Formats: sequence, structure tokens, C-alpha cells
Amino acid sequence: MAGNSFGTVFRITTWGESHGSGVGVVVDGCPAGLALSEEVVQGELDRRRPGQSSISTQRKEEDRVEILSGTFDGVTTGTPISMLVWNRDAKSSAYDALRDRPRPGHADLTYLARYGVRDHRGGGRASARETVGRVAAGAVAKRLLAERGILVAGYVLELGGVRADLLEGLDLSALREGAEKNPVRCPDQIAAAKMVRAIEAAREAGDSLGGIAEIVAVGVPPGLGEPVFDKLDGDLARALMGIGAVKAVEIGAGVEAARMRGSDMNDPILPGPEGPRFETNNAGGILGGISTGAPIVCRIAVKPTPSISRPQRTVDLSRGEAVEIEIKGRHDPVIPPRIVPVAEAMVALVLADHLLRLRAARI
Ligand SMILES: Cc1cc2nc3c(=O)[nH]c(=O)nc-3n(C[C@H](O)[C@H](O)[C@H](O)COP(=O)(O)O)c2cc1C
Ligand SMILES: C=C(O[C@@H]1CC(C(=O)O)=C[C@@H](OP(=O)(O)O)[C@H]1O)C(=O)O
Repeated sequence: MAGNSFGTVFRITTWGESHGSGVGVVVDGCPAGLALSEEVVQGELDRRRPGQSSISTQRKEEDRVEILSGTFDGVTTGTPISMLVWNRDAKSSAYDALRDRPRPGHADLTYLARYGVRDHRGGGRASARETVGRVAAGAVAKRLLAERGILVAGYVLELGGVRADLLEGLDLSALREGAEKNPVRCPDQIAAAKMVRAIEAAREAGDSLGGIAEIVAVGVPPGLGEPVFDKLDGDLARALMGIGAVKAVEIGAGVEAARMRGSDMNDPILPGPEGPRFETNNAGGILGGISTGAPIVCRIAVKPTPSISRPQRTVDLSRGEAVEIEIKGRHDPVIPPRIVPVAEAMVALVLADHLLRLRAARI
């Protein structure tokens, strides 16, 4: 199903809507013999779940996963892995007043433009509820990557204009550990406290804030990717841009590369016991669409949550008149803390796909 599927060898199809019966995913192409349990998938879903803190949406979903197929005795069987999560707390009446009144900044109007019909209860497939399936599939991809010593982790770098000061030399596990200690998922605890205050002030004003998250993959061997169309950086950008609210993706030096000289940008190559290595990592771990072996560093710019409680101008489609709406319901005042596990999942899916493609690339 075009538009609902992702990947070439390690493929996923997500299904379900925010206010339908449930959401889930079918993972196809996962090799047999990989240790996989509901607990492993649940661990990732618990990091994504709504209602975990006062600075996230108050929709209360347990998000308990059921693996319906594709595993036996705790290992994958090589057949499609189907995973399901029921929706239990949709409270659709919050959307009654928005039936013919598309929300500014959300996908209500464009969804209607594409399909001509729309379930007005929530964002449907455009809702972040759909990312349950991606995170469940990402948990499988992460297990596959872990077998090869690859770790994917993310954190919030900036939120509402407050920038984290990350200590040089901290490894990815330490950054991840620091990030999981506070509700904004920022490894800098002082910046995190400021971010929380900024979020509370914005919410008090009926508004929302945006930010930047960084996702890093370490242990990725050199040689993953394709030299022409399905470049690793291209696939990562597509995967990350395909998450709602992401407005820009950077790899390595990113936009800053445009202001650097070649002599600063090029990462010097040094000899090492396990082959050539790089002194710096402006490339973000990718050259010519193929991994270098250095950490893969991606950043995403995340816009402020579109559903805000302040009055906003829109059109009543049944009457063709200008109207003002005030959105009720339960929404995230900021998205970056909640996007981290989703973005990690998308990076893991791309890397798992390319890892399996590498098998076909050489004897
Ligand atoms: C993790 C996550 C949580 C989100 N939470 C909300 C929310 O509570 N309310 C809302 O209006 N949008 C939320 N969004 C954003 C919308 O889903 C997104 O803006 C919408 O799909 C339109 O897509 P676009 O912003 O990429 O154009 C969230 C997005 C993500 C990734
Ligand atoms: C339910 C989740 O987050 C939702 C993401 C979302 C949106 O528009 O993206 C809108 C809100 O949901 P509803 O459709 O009930 O208004 C959030 O609560 C979730 O992530 O599981």
C-alpha cells in the first residue's frame, strides 16, 4: 500500500487511526531466529506512550502490545510480524465542534483534499497515534541492530529557544541516560528545567513551542547505503521527514556546512588498528551515501504543536464562512520529547533495511 509502507528488504506497513479501534504494524522481511518478545517491544512503546508527564497530552493509553504473528518460542520465524495496540481513551466528542472546521497547522484540510472524505475525530492517519506502529517495528529493527553492536539513541537539543550545553566526550549511552531522567528528554539537566518552565508558560498562554532533537547511531559499520538513489543520508532524511511536525533534517554539520570552508569541513583521515578512521565528524558518518563507520548524526527541527487552545481563524466548510475556533481536547504542548522514540525508530528501520541490503551487495 503506497504511502502506508516503508523499507525495501525490512519493510513495514502501519495501519489504524487515532480514533478508530486500534493501531498497529506488519513487519515483513525480518530474518528468522532473532530473539523477540512482547516485553522488548513494550519497552519502546512505554517511552512513546501519551500521558506520561504533565508536559505531554493527557490522553491515557496503556499501549499494551499484542504480537499476533511471526514469532515462536521467543524468536522470529521469518514470517510477517503483526503487532496490535487497542485505542482505549479516544474521547472523540472533543472533535464535534471541529467537524467542518479544519484546524490551522494540522492535516485536516489536506486530508480532505486528497480523499474527499474525512473522519473528523482526531487527526486520523496524520495523528501521532499512528507512530505506535513505527515504534513497535523500530523495536524489532533495534534488536536486529543490537545483534551487530549498533545502538540508536536520541535526545532533545533545543526547545522553545533554550539550548542544551552537551559536555564533549560524553558517550551516547550517557547522553541517553541523562535524557531519560527528565520529562523533556534533554541530557543537560539545567537546560531541561528551563525548558519545562518555558513549556508551562506557553501552555498557560494557550500556545505551543517547537524544538530540535538529535538522533545518533553508533557502531554502524562502514559500507552501509547506496551510492546513487537510495543514499543512506537520503533515506534517513525521508524517514525522519515522514514523521508529523518535522520541518527540517540535518546530517552532521548540516546547514552550517554552507558557511564552512573545505579545509574545515573535510574530516581528516587517520590510520587506526581497525582501518582508517576520522579525526572529526562533520560528515555525520556518511560520505557518498555510504556509512563511514563514524557515528551517524541526524538532527530534526520540530514545529510547535498545531492544536493550541488560543482562538484561531479558519473556515466553516459547510457555510464557506470565516470563523474562530478554540480547540479543546488533549494535546502535547510540545512535540520534541515525544518525538525522540519515534525518530529513533525511523533511524533504526533505515539502518536495518540497509544492513540487510549489504548482504546482497557483495560475496
Ligand atoms: C510524537 C508526536 C506528537 C504529536 N502530538 C500532537 C498533538 O497532541 N496535537 C496536535 O495537534 N499535533 C500533534 N502532533 C503533530 C501532528 O501530528 C502533525 O502536525 C500533523 O500530522 C500534520 O503534519 P505536519 O505537521 O508534518 O504538516 C504530534 C506529532 C508527533 C510526532
Ligand atoms: C494519542 C496520541 O497523541 C495524540 C497526537 C495527536 C496528533 O494530532 O498528532 C493528537 C492528540 O490525540 P487525539 O487524536 O486524541 O486528539 C494526542 O493525544 C498518541 O501519541 O498516542
